[in-house]
Amino acid sequence: MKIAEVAVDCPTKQLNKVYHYLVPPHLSKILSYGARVIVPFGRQRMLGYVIDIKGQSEVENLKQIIDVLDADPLIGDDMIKLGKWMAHRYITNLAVCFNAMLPAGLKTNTIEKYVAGNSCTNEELKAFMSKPRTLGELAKKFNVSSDDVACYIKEKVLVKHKFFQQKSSKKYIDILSLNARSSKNQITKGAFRQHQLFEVLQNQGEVVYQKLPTELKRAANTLVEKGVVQRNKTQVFREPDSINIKEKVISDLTAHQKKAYEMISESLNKHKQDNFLLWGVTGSGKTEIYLRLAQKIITQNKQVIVLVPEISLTPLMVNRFKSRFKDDVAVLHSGLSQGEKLDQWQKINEGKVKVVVGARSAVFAPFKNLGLIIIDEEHENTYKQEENPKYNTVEVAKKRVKLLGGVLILGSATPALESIYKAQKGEYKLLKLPKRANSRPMPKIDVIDMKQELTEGNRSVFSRKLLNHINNSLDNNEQVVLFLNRRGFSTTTLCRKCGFTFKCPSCDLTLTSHDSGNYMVCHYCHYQIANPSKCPSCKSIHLAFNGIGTEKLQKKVQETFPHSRVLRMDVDTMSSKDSYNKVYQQFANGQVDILIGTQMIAKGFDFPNVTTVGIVIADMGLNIPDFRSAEKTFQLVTQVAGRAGRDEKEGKVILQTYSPEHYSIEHSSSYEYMDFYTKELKIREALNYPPFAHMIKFDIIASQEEKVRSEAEKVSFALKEILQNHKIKKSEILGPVMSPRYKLRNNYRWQVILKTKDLKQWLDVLNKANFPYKFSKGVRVSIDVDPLTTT
Ligand SMILES: Nc1ncnc2c1ncn2[C@@H]1O[C@H](COP(=O)(O)OP(=O)(O)OP(=O)(O)O)[C@@H](O)[C@H]1O
Ligand SMILES: [Zn+2]
Ligand SMILES: [Zn+2]
Repeated sequence: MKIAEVAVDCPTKQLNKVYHYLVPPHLSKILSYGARVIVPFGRQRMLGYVIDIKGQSEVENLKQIIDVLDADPLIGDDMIKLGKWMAHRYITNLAVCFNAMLPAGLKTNTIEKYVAGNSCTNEELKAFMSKPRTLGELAKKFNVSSDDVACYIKEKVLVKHKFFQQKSSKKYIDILSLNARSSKNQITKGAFRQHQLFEVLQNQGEVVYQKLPTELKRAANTLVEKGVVQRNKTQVFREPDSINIKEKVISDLTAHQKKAYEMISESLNKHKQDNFLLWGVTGSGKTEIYLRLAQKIITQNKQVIVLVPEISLTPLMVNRFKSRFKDDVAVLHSGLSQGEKLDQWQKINEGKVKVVVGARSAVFAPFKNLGLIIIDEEHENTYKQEENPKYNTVEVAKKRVKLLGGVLILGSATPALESIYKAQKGEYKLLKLPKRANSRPMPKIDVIDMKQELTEGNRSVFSRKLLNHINNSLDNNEQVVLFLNRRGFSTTTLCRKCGFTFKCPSCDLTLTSHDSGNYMVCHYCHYQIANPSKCPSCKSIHLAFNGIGTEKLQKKVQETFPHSRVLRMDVDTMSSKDSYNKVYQQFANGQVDILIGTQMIAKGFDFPNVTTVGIVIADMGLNIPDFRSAEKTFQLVTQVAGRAGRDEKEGKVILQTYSPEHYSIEHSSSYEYMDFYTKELKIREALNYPPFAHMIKFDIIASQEEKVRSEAEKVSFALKEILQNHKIKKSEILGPVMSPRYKLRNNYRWQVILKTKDLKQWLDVLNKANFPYKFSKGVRVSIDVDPLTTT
């Protein structure tokens, strides 16, 4: 018998390990690489992916594969390679990596069933449970409680099995048409409806059965039976929404665009594997370059993946690509319904489209002849997946094009520090677009010291300068964008008498008040309470709602500019699927004067009529204890500022801050990226942070406070032991320390951070050792290789 190597999808095994199974003869003819199979695993049945088939194995007493789910595997050869690389690079379970490559609708959905066990003596039960039954079926017949069932399982009267079923199915319609030799004579004389349908089909050729009114459906059924009409099932592809903005026609590229286009084209022409960093200021026309390169790839009969950092930005990009490539474009992101996702995925898999636009997970789009991956706004944090597998899309894309010999383009107005560093080291080819495409100047950024405003008696959130500029823009029928990177009404609620602060009982976080202070919510776990009228500690009624979020800002804007039309764009107003598109469209149509928003409005907005951009509090991110906070602030300021003055009208940016002397504010307001970069790089080097070292973060998590701490010490000890035994150089182990967010959802967290210049050796050792090993029950150790933050 042949032997299959299977990556088993067992959530409790974090191990990057494969298992061997015998392939029973009846399956051997249909089993291939990448197929999903059901295998016995311990006492359970599990889903797994076949990653190799061999003639023999050293392992004895192998079990057999129970079933095969795909005759035509979902995961191709190159994706198996990519998955193996991911599992190793991010120290995680191989099956989890394959799961990440498939749309949720395709992942099988587990249902549990039960069969009679060895100790079952009740004949009736035994007979009924000889075939697998669900809990519901069992309960219906024998009127058992869940306690009974638990007891049965313990006594082995029943055995639990896991079964799998496909959750989301394809959508079909039936097309009706006349048979070649049909004639009206075949229809009964008085059958009016049948005659009617016949005529329709004669005129139109075909109709969709599902769209017919009931009477005609009945007629259709009869005619199909008679053989007059034929009925063919066809799959329909569900189309996700897109936005409708008219595309500008651009006849000539600017000199810089042309140079960049030609450099990348050269690699494509020679089928050479290359990675490019396209560093173009806001409004420099990066997208136009993407479009023309996509065109080129299509003529080479290859395909292209275009990634955007947020779901909300997909309709914009999709619109631009669809207006050029029409039906050749598919969309893939987690905001689609399962059915939509499945349809899009299938279109890609079957080669029916040439372009995929999507968020992070679209990097796994199953193209068979992929030639190019474009990652727009490559510096964004959203390209890192926070759950397992904790991959970085940029790294995965780099690996994927390397395996295929394709080209990668990383585009940004504010590339990640690490990307610039890599470009300087020669890992990326650097292409610059230093000017806006329409040669408009970059908007001037005025820095306002809000401490000074206060000293001079202005207690409002608007500096006098910002007020002036908003008024000017409104007077001229121009538009205003106000950016504040914090949602909600107020961010802390404090008792003025005793100092009590309202905090989430499950998390170590203050509650944010929402809806003009009607309720308070924990932004982490969504715990919610009605707004208090008095302090629970001292019963004082003097509560202070401190800190401003976008909701409070909106209220203040409406009070200050009562005649203006104001809209807000943040997670709270974007609850429905097309809310982003609606607000975008309204703003584009000039139905909105002032748009308020969080980082959602920092990117992708290309509106000619925006002349004032206000950054209400620029230093929000600077207070976060994280080594990237200066970089993030720099990037955000530059991106937001880039929304102003993109066309004929001159734009102005008012940046309000409490720390005008901070180097990230100073350099961003003068567009001095290189000065910022040089300074920040020096700091990183001194502290041995990326790009000078890799990091691996170990989070130790448990509900018992004592246990977490002792376990964290064990992890740190084990790492130190590895360090010594393997003589790994240039590494330091920090901690254990309490995590900056110590308590979340009633779990306590400690962390250990490993910094190293020799990531390769650490990965080899940790994967081999199946680290973290021997941790106690109830404790979770989560590993994040190259985390974006240490919080
Ligand atoms: N060659 C060109 N000639 C004239 N206009 C152009 C040209 N290329 C692009 N544009 C226009 O310049 C504007 C900015 O282009 P685009 O949105 O692609 O820039 P971007 O680099 O992606 O900017 P951002 O990073 O701010 O999103 C668009 O309105 C676009 O239509
Ligand atoms: Zn109080
Ligand atoms: Zn909470």
